[in-house]
Amino acid sequence: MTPAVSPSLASSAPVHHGLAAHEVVLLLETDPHRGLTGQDAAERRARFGPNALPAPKGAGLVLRILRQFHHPLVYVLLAAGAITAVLGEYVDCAVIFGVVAINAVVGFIQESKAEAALEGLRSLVRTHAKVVRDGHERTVPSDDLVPGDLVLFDAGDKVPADVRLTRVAELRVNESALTGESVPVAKDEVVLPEEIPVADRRNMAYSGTLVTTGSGAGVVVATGAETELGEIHRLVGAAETLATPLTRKLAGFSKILTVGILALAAVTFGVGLLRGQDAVETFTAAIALAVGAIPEGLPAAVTITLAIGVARMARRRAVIRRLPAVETLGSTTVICSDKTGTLTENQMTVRTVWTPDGRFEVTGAGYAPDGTLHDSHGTPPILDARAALRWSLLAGAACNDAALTERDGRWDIVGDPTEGAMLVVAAKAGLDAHRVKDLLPRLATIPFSSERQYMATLHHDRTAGQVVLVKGAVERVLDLCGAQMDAEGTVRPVDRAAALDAAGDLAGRGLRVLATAMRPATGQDESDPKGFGEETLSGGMVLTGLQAMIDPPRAAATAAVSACHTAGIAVKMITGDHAATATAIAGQVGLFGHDSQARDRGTVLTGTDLAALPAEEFPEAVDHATVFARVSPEQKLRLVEALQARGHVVAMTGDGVNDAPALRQAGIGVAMGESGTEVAKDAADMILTDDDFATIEAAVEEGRGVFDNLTKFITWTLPTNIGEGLVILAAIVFGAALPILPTQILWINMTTAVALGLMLAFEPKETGIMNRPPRDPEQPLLTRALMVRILLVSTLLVSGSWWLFEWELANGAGLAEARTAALNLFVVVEAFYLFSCRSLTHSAWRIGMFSNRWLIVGVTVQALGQLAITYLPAMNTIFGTAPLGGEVWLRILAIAVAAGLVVAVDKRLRRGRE
Ligand SMILES: Nc1ncnc2c1ncn2[C@@H]1O[C@H](COP(=O)(O)OP(=O)(O)OP(=O)(O)O)[C@@H](O)[C@H]1O
Repeated sequence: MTPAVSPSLASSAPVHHGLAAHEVVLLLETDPHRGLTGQDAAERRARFGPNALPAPKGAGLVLRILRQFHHPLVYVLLAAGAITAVLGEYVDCAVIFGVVAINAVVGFIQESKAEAALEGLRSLVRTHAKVVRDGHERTVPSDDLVPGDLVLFDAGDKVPADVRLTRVAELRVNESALTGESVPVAKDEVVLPEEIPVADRRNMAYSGTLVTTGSGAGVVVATGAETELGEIHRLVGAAETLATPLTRKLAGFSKILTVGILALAAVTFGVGLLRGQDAVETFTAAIALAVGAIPEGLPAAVTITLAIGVARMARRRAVIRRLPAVETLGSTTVICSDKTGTLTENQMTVRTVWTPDGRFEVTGAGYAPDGTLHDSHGTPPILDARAALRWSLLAGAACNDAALTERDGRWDIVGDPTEGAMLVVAAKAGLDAHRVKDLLPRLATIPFSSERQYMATLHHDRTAGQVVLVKGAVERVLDLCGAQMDAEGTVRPVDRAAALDAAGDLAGRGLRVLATAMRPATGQDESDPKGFGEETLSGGMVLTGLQAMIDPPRAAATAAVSACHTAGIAVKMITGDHAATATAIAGQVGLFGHDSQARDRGTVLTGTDLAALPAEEFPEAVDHATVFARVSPEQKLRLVEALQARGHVVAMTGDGVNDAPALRQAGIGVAMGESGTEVAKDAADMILTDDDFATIEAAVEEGRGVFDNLTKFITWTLPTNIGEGLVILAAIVFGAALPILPTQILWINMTTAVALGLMLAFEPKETGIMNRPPRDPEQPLLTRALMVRILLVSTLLVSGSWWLFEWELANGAGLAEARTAALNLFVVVEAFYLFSCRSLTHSAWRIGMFSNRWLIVGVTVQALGQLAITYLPAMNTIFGTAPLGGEVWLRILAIAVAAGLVVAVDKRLRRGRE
């Protein structure tokens, strides 16, 4: 029977750090060894809810709707509406208020959609936690944790809930998410006074903090909103904004523009009055000028275009964590990529085992232990007569934390693929994991780390008493070795040169080479496993062999690298692996381009080379190199900084704890969704859910597309605004009749922005988007050529509508009819120009007229709207329009076609010049 959970569980209990570990276990009714039962966990989950922070509520519905009215333009409109009401112009008043209401509704829907799209992304990056339930260790989504769960964590993990620690091993936690202090804090299990502040509670690990070193276990005491992080969340109400540098810049720009235009409208009003024009009419005209000239759709369009870009990237398996990354991606000039797992499959298979007295080839593929070892004569070795080989295989399999699994005949590994490959080769020689464990029970471990580049273990051995086994990077292991072993097990002085030669030869074929070594324990230092440390190894190890494994390049990597090169983006490999292996793989995926000589011109630098470079030569050398081998994570930060000093926009991949600073420094920090640590993901701007290099290239492509679409929208919308403003300005200044009425201007602005302009956000990427150089981040959105085009179209709009208005009047049309013609001309020219804006450089025909079906939908809706405003009597009354005859439409179309041709010629001429 499940015990009833005591009420104390429900309270967020700050007392837990004041209790001994066993008291916490009792209080939370859990089992310190077997954890909760599955049933217990399910019941608690039902009772306490998921271990997740409540979604940021953001502003309430009413507030969010009200916010839509918080815009200088809307204030102007509301004031105008009020004044027209006072003056008894009820129709105008109703139109103005109607437009404001529709605008608010559209804005609200768009904003909600963009927010929902971003919210959806968050669920794509779910974190997992290691938990013990029913006596078994398993991985569950962090959301499923409940108070009383026994959780485990290692370096690189994010602490999944508030945990009272029960066991720690050199545990250090970065609590900056909670305390702002970025120096990692050491943790232990001692009981602490009850009134101690959070920052000093050494026996607690808090949700959202990051494990930087060591490991720990403990009992979950609070989940979700009850955690310390939840508390902070509640206080700050941390809601992510949709703002990016670009949206902020544009918002600033439209504010200045608004003020300027309002001033111009005021002056216009003054001029009209001085000329003795009717005050009410002049006033509404001035309002129309303001409404027409202010590009009110701009901020919303930017946000929506960005949100659509983010969704497109997610579909291509790149999850954006920070919105500004979308902009930065488009201007990336260098991608620094890991080798293992990003450019390669991370599917290791040992192909060759070299020992000081012979070399053995290995058959078989993948992780299935089906295959054999054989010497150069094709004879399988007898292990008992091959001491060095036997000890090399034993070191590979016993100094190893991975495990082989088999399900329905399919073999796979749990853990590090390098270690998996070494398990497989040992199994192929008859040393399967169970046998190895039996032969050599492990007593102590020095874990692998990227800085140390090796792993060492101490084992009990029936014959030798105790043995030390080591595996790791060849140079590092050789540094530990004073001797080497031959077939008979005889130990002689190590022939370093021969081993390095063999390793160089294997690495030159693109194989990843690890060395293995052993040493019988001498009895003095290892008798107490607690004393087993790095210092006990140096100099005394015996080299037993080298194991060389293939890790095939990813299928899509070569094409992606070449696409980056065409796009003017340099790709650099940064790896912990050997220079020869790195260079061979770099060659296979085409990092050196077509330049086979590149290698010889110093484009490969090792960590040692980097350390030896004088500071003033560093940035140039880094900029020039393509491969960085045997690089430590700390050096990655220097590499990013050097490239940035050379003016590059850098995208950098990383998956380990120590990669976090470099990821943060890079313009785009890229973490690996499958293999990355939580720490790396936390520091990243973008997460690749498939770890594949090709995904970065895809994201860059999408980033460029987003920028294109923004530019297209702006290029499309500004002529309308300028045109409308100018028409009114000219009418008032020249004292002429208004060719388009204020309410009609409102109609044009509100309907075309939504039905036509926004459809550009759905534009597919243009072909050839990756054939141009990266965008300079300093470059303004609008080039000079585009400004000229905007002015050109504005002029065409003003002169065309004005001419048509006058022509209709001169040929017997009434005022309402002439205005309707001018109004329709405006919209039809805009619709034609919309198709032109689908590509800023090429003709719309070339990119396929119907490739954006949203555009067709939008144009159809707009066309129906135009028919309604022209022919429905009710609309005629409201907007002061009148039905048009067929020949007027012909004139409108003719002018629109002519305008379209002018723009096409402008494009053609510019293309020719460029
Ligand atoms: N599990 C391991 N045990 C012992 N040594 C290892 C292990 N994994 C890797 N090594 C050695 O340490 C070196 C550095 O490994 P690290 O994991 O830092 O980089 P990497 O995986 O080779 O490259 P990348 O940075 O491209 O992912 C490897 O070249 C290898 O020689």
